[in-house]
Amino acid sequence: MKQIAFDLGASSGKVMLGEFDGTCLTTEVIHRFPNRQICVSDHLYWNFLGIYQNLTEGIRKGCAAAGGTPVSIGIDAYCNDFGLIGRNGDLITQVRCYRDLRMARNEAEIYRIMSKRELHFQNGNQNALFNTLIQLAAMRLEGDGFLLDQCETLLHIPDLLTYFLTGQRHSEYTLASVSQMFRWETSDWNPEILSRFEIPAKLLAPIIMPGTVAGEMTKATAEEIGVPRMKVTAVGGHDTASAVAALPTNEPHAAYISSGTWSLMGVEIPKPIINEQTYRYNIAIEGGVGGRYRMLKNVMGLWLIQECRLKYRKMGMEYEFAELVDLARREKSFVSLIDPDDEAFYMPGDMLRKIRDYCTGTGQPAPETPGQFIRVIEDSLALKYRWVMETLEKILGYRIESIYILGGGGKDTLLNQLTANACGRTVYVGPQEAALTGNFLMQLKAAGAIGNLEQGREVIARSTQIGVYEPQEQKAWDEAYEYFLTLLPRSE
Ligand SMILES: C[C@H](O)[C@H](O)[C@@H](O)C(=O)CO
Repeated sequence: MKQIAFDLGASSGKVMLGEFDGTCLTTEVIHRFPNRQICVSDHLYWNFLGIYQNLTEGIRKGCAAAGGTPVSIGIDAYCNDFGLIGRNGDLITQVRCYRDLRMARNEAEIYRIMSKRELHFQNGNQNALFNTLIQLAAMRLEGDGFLLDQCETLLHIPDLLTYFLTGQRHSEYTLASVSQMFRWETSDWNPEILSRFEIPAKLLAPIIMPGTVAGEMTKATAEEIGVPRMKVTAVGGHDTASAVAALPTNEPHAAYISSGTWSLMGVEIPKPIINEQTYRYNIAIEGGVGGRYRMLKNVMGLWLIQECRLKYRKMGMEYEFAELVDLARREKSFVSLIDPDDEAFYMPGDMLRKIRDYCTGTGQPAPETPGQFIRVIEDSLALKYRWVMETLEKILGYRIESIYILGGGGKDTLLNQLTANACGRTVYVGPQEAALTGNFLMQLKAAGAIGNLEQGREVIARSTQIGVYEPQEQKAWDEAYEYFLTLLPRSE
């Protein structure tokens, strides 16, 4: 059985062809392309039509490589960002990037409509300016509310791509669940939030569950792409949900780090936990596939390195990601540390200066060479993972026994080892195409090839080579952690 999976990350997109033989899943990347936010006069956008073009190119290549019609295609991407469909069914707005400044400009006013505390207790989502709700609130406050009143449907990126292929409008559940407009009790949109923020309920499409068929490619679209018509399956549309689905274990006390532009560190839980501690530490509760819930924390992740790389490129110095990691490997640990989640690092632009300023501002030596910058970032990310792990343990009341690194970030073998060292836990690494792998699982579920998520994870464990990293140098890491804690905001 062959299927196509499309995954869009904030720095790249990929299309994979997967084949399930009843025991193992084999996969092949057949198309990849770069992605990045585009800044125009202080506004940040995605090139959505370019993304669609790459999706169709990937489908074309996938069909050619499959040598027949694939059973289905599944689409996942980062969450929060959306387009609005107008009365004639076309895309009326540009798709803005969640790092756009319009939310920060209106922050105080937005949280006067509903406080962060009340918002968290409404659905347990993290308080973050990038949430869909906050983007919509900022639109209204800046005079673009007429778009919300006049447009017909809001669709998150994977739902929008599905709509372009099939003409069907749905809101996939895992994406809806992190929009800050959801309600667990009814598994539907949250009327209290919608009414307080003046978001017309008609704008939000009916929710569809992962593992079900979203629609069939329209005849016209199939002809335009030049492929046979095929089904589009709703998968974990939120890439993190798809990545977590691909855990190669059914171990109950394991944590995961979905590692890419962001590092999403968390655990799977059987029902939502929303309390004073989740509010205080801004821990998110998000919908997962297979009836699970994802309790996790966003850590700034490899964005810090991507941005350093970009700055070096602008300075005329080209480094591959792996080259930077190799340079960092040769540097001493703990010369300087940063809180990776300091707000200074959130926006695009001159990451080298921001890290230098942070270090001098906290009385530490400023890094100078590429290796030194990356070492500061990697030591600090590993220590932040430990802080997240300990915070989760405090809330859950049990010990996290092991950590699974999912996604492309697992290629960073230095960070894998540092994570084991900082956290004092065995770290397992793989699959590196986790979102795509989880995407396939939900397609297999929809096709009846697997019965449930547990079975799917057994397939992944059989089909994937998993790296193992054991903790080392515990005493030095414990000492570094003591200092690292002094850099965190008091609430942490
Ligand atoms: C804002 C991030 O995109 C989001 O929190 C994260 O879950 C994600 O989608 C990573 O790709």
